[in-house]
Amino acid sequence: MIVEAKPNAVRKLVQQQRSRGAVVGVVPTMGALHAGHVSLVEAARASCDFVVATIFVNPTQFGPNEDFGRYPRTLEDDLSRCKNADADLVFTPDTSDMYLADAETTVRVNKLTTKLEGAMRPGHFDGVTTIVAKLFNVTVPDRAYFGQKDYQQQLVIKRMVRDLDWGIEVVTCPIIREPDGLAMSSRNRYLSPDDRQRALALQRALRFAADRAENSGDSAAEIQAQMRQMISSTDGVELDYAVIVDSETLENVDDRPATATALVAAKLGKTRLIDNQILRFRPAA
Ligand SMILES: Nc1ncnc2c1ncn2[C@@H]1O[C@H](COP(=O)(O)OP(=O)(O)OP(=O)(O)O)[C@@H](O)[C@H]1O
Ligand SMILES: CC(C)(CO)[C@@H](O)C(=O)[O-]
Ligand code: BAL
Repeated sequence: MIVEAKPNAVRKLVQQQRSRGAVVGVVPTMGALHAGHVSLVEAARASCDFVVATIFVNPTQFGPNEDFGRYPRTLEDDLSRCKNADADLVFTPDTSDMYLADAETTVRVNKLTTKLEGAMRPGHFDGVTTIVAKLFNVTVPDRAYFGQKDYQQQLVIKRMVRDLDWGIEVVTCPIIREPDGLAMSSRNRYLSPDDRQRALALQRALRFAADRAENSGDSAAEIQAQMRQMISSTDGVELDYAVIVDSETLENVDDRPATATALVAAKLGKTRLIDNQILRFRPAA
């Protein structure tokens, strides 16, 4: 496995592979890797000839009061996970290589980014789309792998790729969970033991929503209200949002659509977690 920090060197290495006909897959991450990230590298390994993982804690997607400074940085451990998952190349750029001091270009997806995470974290998606665009331009992939855990992010990236005619196949991989159901996240390590238990409220609310959609006649609005109640009534959990929305547009849905997505976000102390679940509504009898 090659580890390389310089964009031009990565570009050359990938170019060599492409000229031999290799299908190139990229897995963008911010490091602090866990089994969720590893599942993305494994998915890339299963369907690409040359697998590139990127590790970069991107400053422009963090708000001024967010956790950029304390975001976990565990490069040694990350590299050994990438090696075990059989990545071919890990790109670990420095901030100065990704952002020139006088850079003035931003890539923005306008509408999809105004809701949910975009509303809670102003400017966040501009940072994500700009860095992902740059990572795509350096690694020139045929396929790019993202997790369903960041549901809105994968939609936004698919829209960017489509709108900019990139021709990259964006693959969304399932959410990997801890044995008790908590979605794996680099930020879980911030949780105190009490908050770690309380965090299960998110997953409980999503499971409840999936069950009600499938097995009751409740409307999406009713289920959404119940989800909100379940999360906000948990001590120590501050609800940011709990919604049931169209899986592609993130707009509100009808009474009982065929399918929809439930998305939740909440803070436990200073730690903010997100999770989601695709819902299938039982057809009316
Ligand atoms: N539990 C998971 N299952 C599947 N994919 C995941 C999981 N967690 C993260 N990913 C995916 O890994 C990629 C990199 O995410 P990132 O490095 O931000 O990790 P994270 O654990 O989501 O961290 P954070 O705590 O910052 O949200 C993203 O595409 C993300 O959706
Ligand atoms: C896609 C990404 C690597 C861009 O910094 C980040 O948002 C993430 O880890 O999900
Ligand atoms: N997992 C998305 C990266 C972020 O929260 O900034």
